[in-house]
Amino acid sequence: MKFQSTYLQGIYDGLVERNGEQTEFLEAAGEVLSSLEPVVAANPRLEEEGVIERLVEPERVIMFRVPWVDDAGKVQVNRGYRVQFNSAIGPYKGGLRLHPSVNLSIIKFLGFEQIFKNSLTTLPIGGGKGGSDFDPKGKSDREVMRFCQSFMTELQRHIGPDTDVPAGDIGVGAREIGYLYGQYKRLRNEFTGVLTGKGLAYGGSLVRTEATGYGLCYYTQEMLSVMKNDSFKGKTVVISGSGNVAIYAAQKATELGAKVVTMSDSNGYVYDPEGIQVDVVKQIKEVERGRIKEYTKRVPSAEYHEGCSGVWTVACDIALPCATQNELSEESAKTLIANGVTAVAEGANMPSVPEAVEAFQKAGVLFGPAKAANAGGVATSALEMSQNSERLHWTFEETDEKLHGIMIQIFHASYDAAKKYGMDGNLVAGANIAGFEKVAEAMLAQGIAY
Ligand SMILES: NC(=O)C1=CN([C@@H]2O[C@H](COP(=O)(O)OP(=O)(O)OC[C@H]3O[C@@H](n4cnc5c(N)ncnc54)[C@H](O)[C@@H]3O)[C@@H](O)[C@H]2O)C=CC1
Ligand SMILES: O=C(O)CCC(=O)C(=O)O
Repeated sequence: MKFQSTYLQGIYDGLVERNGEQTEFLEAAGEVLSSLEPVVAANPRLEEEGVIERLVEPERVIMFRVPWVDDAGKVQVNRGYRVQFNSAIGPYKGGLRLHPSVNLSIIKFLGFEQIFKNSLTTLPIGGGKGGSDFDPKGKSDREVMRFCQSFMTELQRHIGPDTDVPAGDIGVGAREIGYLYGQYKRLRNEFTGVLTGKGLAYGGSLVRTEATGYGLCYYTQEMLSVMKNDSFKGKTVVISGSGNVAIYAAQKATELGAKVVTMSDSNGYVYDPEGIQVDVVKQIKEVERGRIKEYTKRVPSAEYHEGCSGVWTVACDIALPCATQNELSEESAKTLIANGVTAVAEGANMPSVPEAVEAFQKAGVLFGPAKAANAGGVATSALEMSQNSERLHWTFEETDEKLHGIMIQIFHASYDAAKKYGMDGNLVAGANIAGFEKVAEAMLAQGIAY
């Protein structure tokens, strides 16, 4: 990657030299560094105080063995991770991912993105992420419980309500958060807001389940309104994924007047020209933990296609990638553009490869990057932390209204930052800069502490 600034070039080359195999982390870091070119040029103190070199190196990386016993009585061993990336503006905050693909590169990219996303929320939370290569798919509830208990037995010594507050991500939902919380409480003998995404019966917040998907639609709605004087009304939307983010994005987009015609999982996708029935997907995914293919057995208007990248061949006005990183290739972006897409907003973390982002921007497609568009989940987690601290519980309406306000504010902060640095309409650069500015200010104020 080439930079105009020799300072940034040196940092990026150093990252490649030290972390050459961490392709996802380098992809995320490269994008942020290139957005920061004009900021670094305008603020020599950033170089004098080594802010960027400190920003790209995690404050702490924790890796640990997770032994557990399966239902057949056999000992299994997984690898656990927690990357505490940056605590300049608050306790480390970010989800835990359980998926066989999890490795240090993926956790570092996610933790790095989380720094800027969390800053954009305007709430006092630093950046972190964790997880394991454990695959919950096909495991019994008891196996998942034993894994979670073992994982937390080690993790508990590194986290705390004022230190590091994990939550869910791929493969970690209400069931896993419950098991993790139970084990933390047993080991530490304290009832605190150490995790978010908790059940409503034991300190969870209303709206947290819906927050990432709803927030994505609130952000997209503001982007459409400000930049195109348009809305979701009457639009055809394609969504990838059928997990937490995808389900509630589909629900809110439908509520706002759009027709969602696809959802997918890692095997394939369903196309329903009548509009996806979200309750059917919820039953299949949240209750039965089944495959999306099941949908066609219950809804006759739908077709199933093998291969998840096929969702991007379906003609649409708006595309919301909500499954996983690098799921939207350059070729898929070109197909979406040829089919008339006018807006793309990322529900998943880094779902579009850099060449796809470039293709959308060149074609004049509105593009809302993940760290802004999907920040509603972590924002509502921070609202859960506030409720836990004050030992209060807010209503659905009150929490949803706060989430809505935060997403509108995130759009405007990104839009304005891009404008300030002469990159009008570039919401990728805008989000990176707006997220960075607060973190950099806090790092400068606190000296070379980290
Ligand atoms: N849950 C949350 O609050 C937040 C999640 N995210 C991001 O949203 C994305 C989805 O997360 P969740 O919905 O929470 O997870 P989930 O576990 O509820 O669902 C994941 C979905 O992605 C699909 N998927 C996973 N790997 C895939 C692959 N290789 N190819 C195609 N599909 C695949 C799964 O089949 C499932 O539909 C992730 O990128 C996550 O980091 C971002 C912000 C917050
Ligand atoms: O709610 C949280 O703390 C985690 C959210 C998350 O992992 C994300 O924003 O990617």
